[in-house]
Amino acid sequence: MTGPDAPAALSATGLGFRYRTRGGWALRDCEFTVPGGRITALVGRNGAGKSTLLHLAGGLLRADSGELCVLGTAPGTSEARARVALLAQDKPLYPRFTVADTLRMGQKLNSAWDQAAAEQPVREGDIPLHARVGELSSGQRTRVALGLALGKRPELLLLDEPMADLDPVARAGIMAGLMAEAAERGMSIVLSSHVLPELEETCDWVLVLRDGRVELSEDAEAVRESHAVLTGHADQADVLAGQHTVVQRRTAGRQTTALIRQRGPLRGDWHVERPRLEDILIGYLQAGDPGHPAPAERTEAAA
Ligand SMILES: Nc1ncnc2c1ncn2[C@@H]1O[C@H](COP(=O)(O)OP(=O)(O)OP(=O)(O)O)[C@@H](O)[C@H]1O
Repeated sequence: MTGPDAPAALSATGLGFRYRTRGGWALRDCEFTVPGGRITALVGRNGAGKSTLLHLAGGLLRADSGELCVLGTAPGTSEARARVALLAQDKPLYPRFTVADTLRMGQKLNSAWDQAAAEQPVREGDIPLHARVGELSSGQRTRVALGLALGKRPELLLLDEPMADLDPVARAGIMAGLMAEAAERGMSIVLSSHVLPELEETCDWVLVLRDGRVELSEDAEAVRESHAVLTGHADQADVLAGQHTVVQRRTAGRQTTALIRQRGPLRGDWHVERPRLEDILIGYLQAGDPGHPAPAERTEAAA
């Protein structure tokens, strides 16, 4: 189901998770809603909690606090497993199986199996169905794992850095296929990736994690429209924080450059540029980094 009444693809309230083997929280106090039918960029620095969130959504882990819903239901239930597919970073596949065996296994495990959808990424990669999985390259295995995920005809597809081992032509082809599938069937996609330029063109929702907390969960266009890069005399920079959210600020000599989330009319003599989504996301990722200190006057972490 798509449209305003469609359940959220993902929604979290007070969501927290910690791995038993270590003390700290991998996710903490996460509150967000990702509407259905969106292609979401899940972004964050290494260790921010992206894989953990996707594993929780895929039902491989259970929340320690709060709640996470996928398509309006609890992750890991039989209903959720039928409607949600997760392509994990490590792509667990049986190396001794052939590609055909692997897809047959998918068919046995899923009542609503679509063999043509499963074979599509495999055929597009010219991978013989009789090839053994253990003899495939890493990028070819990604195609098989993607085939397994798509054969389920999922309503929500969770992709954990799926493109990392694909060549640029394959990446572009697979992304185009996924976007067509999403547009045609209203499938929701949550895609974690560090390749920000690719996300710019494909995603219409952004979910940014930092240190296990949600920094931003918002429509990509709204994020683009509400942010600005200002360049001007450093004297006038101090007042910015009182008027707007300063995501990042750098001063070199007498000149200040600031990425802000604009909260109203802009006062002062500033050169204003509308940044690309990629630059805004980099600003959020760098804020708080020792090499790119967050401005002392930054008043809010997120909208
Ligand atoms: N199996 C595990 N056991 C213990 N701690 C873990 C485990 N997996 C992840 N963590 C920890 O949980 C935190 C979040 O890790 P996670 O893998 O979710 O981050 P990520 O955003 O996906 O990172 P990356 O971009 O490097 O893939 C990190 O501090 C990490 O060290």
